[in-house]
Amino acid sequence: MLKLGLIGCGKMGGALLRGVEKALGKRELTVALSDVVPAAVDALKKGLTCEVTTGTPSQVALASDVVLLAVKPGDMQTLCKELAKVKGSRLYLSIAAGLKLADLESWLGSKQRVIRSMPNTPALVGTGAAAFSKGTSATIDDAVLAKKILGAVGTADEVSEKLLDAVTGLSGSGPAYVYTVIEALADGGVLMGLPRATALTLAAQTVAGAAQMVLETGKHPAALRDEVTSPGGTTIAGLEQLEAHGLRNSLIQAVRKATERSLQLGAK
Ligand SMILES: NC(=O)C1=CN([C@@H]2O[C@H](COP(=O)(O)OP(=O)(O)OC[C@H]3O[C@@H](n4cnc5c(N)ncnc54)[C@H](OP(=O)(O)O)[C@@H]3O)[C@@H](O)[C@H]2O)C=CC1
Ligand SMILES: O=C(O)[C@@H]1CCC=N1
Repeated sequence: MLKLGLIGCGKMGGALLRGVEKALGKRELTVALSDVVPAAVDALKKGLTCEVTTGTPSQVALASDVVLLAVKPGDMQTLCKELAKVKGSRLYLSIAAGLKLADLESWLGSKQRVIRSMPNTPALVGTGAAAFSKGTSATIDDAVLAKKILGAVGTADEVSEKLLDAVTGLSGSGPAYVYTVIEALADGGVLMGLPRATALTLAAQTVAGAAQMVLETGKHPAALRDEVTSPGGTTIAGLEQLEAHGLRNSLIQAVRKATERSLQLGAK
């Protein structure tokens, strides 16, 4: 039985917790929730079927073996200093962008077991992509537990902490880039006469299918692209436009900027 606490019942904490419940089953976990916004706790509680308690952050910590710290980066220091007063030991799993293990540990108390992670919102539907790093007091068992929680809703790789800002810029923020691509593809379909609903389904399924091809075939994306691109055909005409308008470089720069922003969020 996993006793899981969540402090910060917002978009990412909520998506992760609902995804974990769906994957592990309601008999495998109990949940303790806390948020400064009572409506956020109520809304999340309504969507869960496992045993749920609610309370202050300290009460949640006392009730939990693992506490997901899911408040915004700017709210984390105050929260951690409050949690530092809570007796006993537990695993704190931060999902905050940018915040370094050294800072989390200094706020929570140096002996606390802390793991820094970066999930993404598709965790809600079991297709998340996450990475995590152990703090100085976290054990191998803690890493196994973090992998069990994050891995229940997608991929979860242990990486060196210095890579987590790039993970944030790529997969943490990435769903937003891809939603923009899906919306724009659908707009293109509508421009060319497709009904909106049809265009959106075709766009989303095309992105999901192409992603699945990369993951399942193991082929390089360029090789898969060549398979679609007939000489003198339609695809090369579309690709010419993407290159002319810099789609590839736009995405590279988006990951770079988001990574830099993550580093900035963690800078003192
Ligand atoms: N959204 C995403 O896709 C991802 C987000 N993250 C990280 O997850 C964290 C949360 O992001 P997100 O879910 O988008 O943010 P949200 O604002 O949706 O959720 C955070 C919630 O925590 C509440 N809160 C603030 N302070 C406290 C406190 N002391 N105790 C309890 N609750 C508190 C907030 O209330 P109020 O609104 O009043 O501040 C809010 O309801 C961030 O650190 C972010 O970097 C990581 C990966 C992806
Ligand atoms: O935009 C943000 O800062 C958060 C972190 C990664 C995704 N959303």
